[in-house]
Amino acid sequence: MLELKDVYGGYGKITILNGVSFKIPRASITTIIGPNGAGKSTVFKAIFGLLDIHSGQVLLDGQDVTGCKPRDLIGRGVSYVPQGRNIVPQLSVYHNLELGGITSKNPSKVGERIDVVMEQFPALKTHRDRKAIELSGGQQKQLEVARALLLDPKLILIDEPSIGLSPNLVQEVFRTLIRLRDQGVTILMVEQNAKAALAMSDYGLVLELGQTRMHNKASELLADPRVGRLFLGGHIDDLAS
Ligand SMILES: Nc1ncnc2c1ncn2[C@@H]1O[C@H](COP(=O)(O)OP(=O)(O)OP(=O)(O)O)[C@@H](O)[C@H]1O
Repeated sequence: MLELKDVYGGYGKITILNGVSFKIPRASITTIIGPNGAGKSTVFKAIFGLLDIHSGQVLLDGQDVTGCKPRDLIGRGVSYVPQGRNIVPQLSVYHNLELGGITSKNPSKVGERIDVVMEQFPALKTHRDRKAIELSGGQQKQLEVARALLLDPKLILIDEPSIGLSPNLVQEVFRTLIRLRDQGVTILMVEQNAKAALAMSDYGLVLELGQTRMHNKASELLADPRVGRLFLGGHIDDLAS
């Protein structure tokens, strides 16, 4: 459903992506791993229309969306959950969800959609009138994911969903993503917590120096000694030694 074809791009004249290519199928979870600064978050920006793409293509369901604006991409069913806390802490859970529907083409239907989404997140339903800041870290992350679901996306780009969460809460967030995948949503995720993320993913993608270095089933990447080296701070090419 999503394909990047030899994408080069960066910030102004600085090139960060040096040939990123991959295809991901519908209703799957793919995790992008790689060292700090490899360009993982930049790949999301390239997909979501937030980067200067110098060459290459981004295809969504076979249609060229290279350089489309975020608003167009939202309209085509793409949701982006950037790194960090993206909720408004002093607003209630319900009002944070309402913000997710702000670009809806059917504003009158946003209330109904909030009800549908809230059914999937019992903790959010329980705390619907509490301020977002009063939720636990895991619940706040669930609120971000729930808000991304407001427009019924087919593709979710989620950057470091486990950051700052305890292992139990990480598993809770991962279970949420698996449930969405099972409902037909396609998920592309960036994670530092690489082993745990690959363990719950269908596919994995290793990015290094702005290039796709490996792309395989997640189980195969987990068993690959080169990936082990990367986790320990080495480089893919070290395997040759
Ligand atoms: N807005 C920006 N302007 C200029 N350079 C940027 C900008 N954002 C990121 N970069 C640079 O792009 C490179 C890749 O950054 P990116 O955030 O994509 O890496 P990453 O693989 O996600 O890293 P991390 O794992 O540390 O989050 C880095 O060298 C970074 O300094």
